[in-house]
Amino acid sequence: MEKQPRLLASQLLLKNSLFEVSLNRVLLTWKEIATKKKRVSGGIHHPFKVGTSHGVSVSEILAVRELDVDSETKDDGRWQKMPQKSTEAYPYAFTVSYVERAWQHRWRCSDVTFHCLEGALCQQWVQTIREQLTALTSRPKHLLVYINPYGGKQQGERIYEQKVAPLFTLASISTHVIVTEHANHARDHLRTEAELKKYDGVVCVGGDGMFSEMVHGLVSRTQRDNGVDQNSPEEKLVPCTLRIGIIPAGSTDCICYATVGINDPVTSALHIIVGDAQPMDVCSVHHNNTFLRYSVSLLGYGFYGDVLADSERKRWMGPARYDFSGFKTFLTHHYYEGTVSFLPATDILGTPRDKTRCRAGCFICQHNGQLYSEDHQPLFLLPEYKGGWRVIRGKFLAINAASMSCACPRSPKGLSPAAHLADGTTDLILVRKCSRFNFLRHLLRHTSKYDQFDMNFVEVHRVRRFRFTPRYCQSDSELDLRENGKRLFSQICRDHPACSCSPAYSSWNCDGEILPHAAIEVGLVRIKGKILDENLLQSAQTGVKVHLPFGQ
Ligand SMILES: Nc1ncnc2c1ncn2[C@@H]1O[C@H](COP(=O)(O)OP(=O)(O)OP(=O)(O)O)[C@@H](O)[C@H]1O
Ligand SMILES: CCCCCCCCCCCCC/C=C/[C@@H](O)[C@H](CO)NC(=O)CCCCC
Ligand SMILES: [Ca+2]
Repeated sequence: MEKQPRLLASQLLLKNSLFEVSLNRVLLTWKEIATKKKRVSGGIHHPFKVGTSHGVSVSEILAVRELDVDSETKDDGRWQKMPQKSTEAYPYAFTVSYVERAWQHRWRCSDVTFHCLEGALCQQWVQTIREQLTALTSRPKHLLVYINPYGGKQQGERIYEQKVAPLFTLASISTHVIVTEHANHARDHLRTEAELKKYDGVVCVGGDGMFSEMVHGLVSRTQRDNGVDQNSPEEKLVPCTLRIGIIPAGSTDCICYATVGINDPVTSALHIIVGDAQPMDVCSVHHNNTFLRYSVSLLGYGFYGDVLADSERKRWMGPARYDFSGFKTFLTHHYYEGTVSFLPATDILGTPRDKTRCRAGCFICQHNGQLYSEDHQPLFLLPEYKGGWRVIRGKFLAINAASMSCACPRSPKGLSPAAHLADGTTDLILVRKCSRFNFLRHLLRHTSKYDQFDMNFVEVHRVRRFRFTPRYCQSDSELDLRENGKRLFSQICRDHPACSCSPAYSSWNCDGEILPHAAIEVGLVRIKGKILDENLLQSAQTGVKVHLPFGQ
């Protein structure tokens, strides 16, 4: 690496010991200088360097502030004993707050306080570090924060006030906070009212459903402002300029977990402060050329649709509703008949069975993203393109499309562990009708090291697009699902007297929201132009970026 010129270097006191402290444009380092004297020729004593050297990247310094040493020695009017060197010879001090990496992808805020001999030197350090921080243009200064007070264990407001707001204040980030009053409040506010020009990013305090609201609000607003029709599945979207930060306060928090590696509010707040960014794939879901919703994590029919539909009636149980409904749905063991057509992504690197995992700066995402860019019109969109689509008919316990791994605390490796965050594909997982025992084995493998796809009733395809048509789909304008479902339920039971009374339709679980149609067409959203992020060409299918890269 190119050697950076030093901006400052001084001998400063840290916890009673002298340190050689040095700053360049990239790093702040400090290394202890021994107070013990070493005899060298001529009988002169020189200090010598001992101990390990510490370093923090300038990009991970959160704040620097001058310390009032006098007040530090007092506590409630009582004088505390201070290290002699500090009070007498080193009366000036400054504190640097920085990111410290802890266990399992957790980040914490740490402080180090250096004492100086002179006030001018202390100010010079503070000012120089501040200048370095100001030069970091990717950091947000003004954020618009939405808190869902009813997500997860209903702790959103407390989590924000106690764990996140103090960090934003420390990093001199100003915030406008909105506590939502009803579902879709954040979506509608973003879509119509919010003065987005005033902010460098939006923050969502809640779970996947809340994140989904924010994506819908921001994407719709951007398309409307640019005259783009969301109803057309072929239409390229205009990318959103604002990033979305997620402070996890939901029940599954899979989007946070799969992007950061952990669902921890402090870690997420620190990623937001340092301005990290991660693009992510977005699928658009249409029914008969009418736009329904976007999905960034799971689109699940059958098992995950039924779990969600059942659990929505038990919101009062909090996150435990998913365990209850999961168990109940497992026992009911319903399968659904239909046709899945899909377009495999053949022109890409990587497969859903890879052992590698998507991380920040993922090579596969960068490579595959370029294939999807403006200059390369994908073959399958050309009018003369005929082949490619595959069709599978059958009875399915679950049809899942995972655009990212969908890792979460319930399943730390996720539904599709090798899925990529921003490669322009989604992993389509088909679980055919099998015995309860086998389905349980498949489910349990999501929580162990064993491969959940290595079972003869499970198949997985990395796709660009797919379509699902339930067997008993009546007309193009498909009738109301529930009504249809009830009528057909009895019809199927008459046709198959020995069956376990599977209803004709399940529901689609779209990032935790129920879709109103069973027949859907899904495609990875493409965006106009390319997103350039400093020197790195980010894969740019989506136009949505979160503040949460994974894997450091
Ligand atoms: N003030 C509010 N009152 C009622 N519902 C709200 C409010 N604000 C947001 N919502 C809705 O609450 C739903 C669930 O929120 P959220 O995703 O934050 O938590 P969760 O469902 O517990 O977590 P997860 O989605 O991670 O499983 C979302 O669909 C959102 O639209
Ligand atoms: C009987 C033994 C069961 C063991 C099963 C373990 C398998 C867990 C896999 C978890 C996959 C989560 C996918 C994420 C979906 C989210 O978009 C959605 C909204 O937050 N959450 C759910 O639908 C909540 C889904 C909860 C499912 C249980
Ligand atoms: Ca993907």
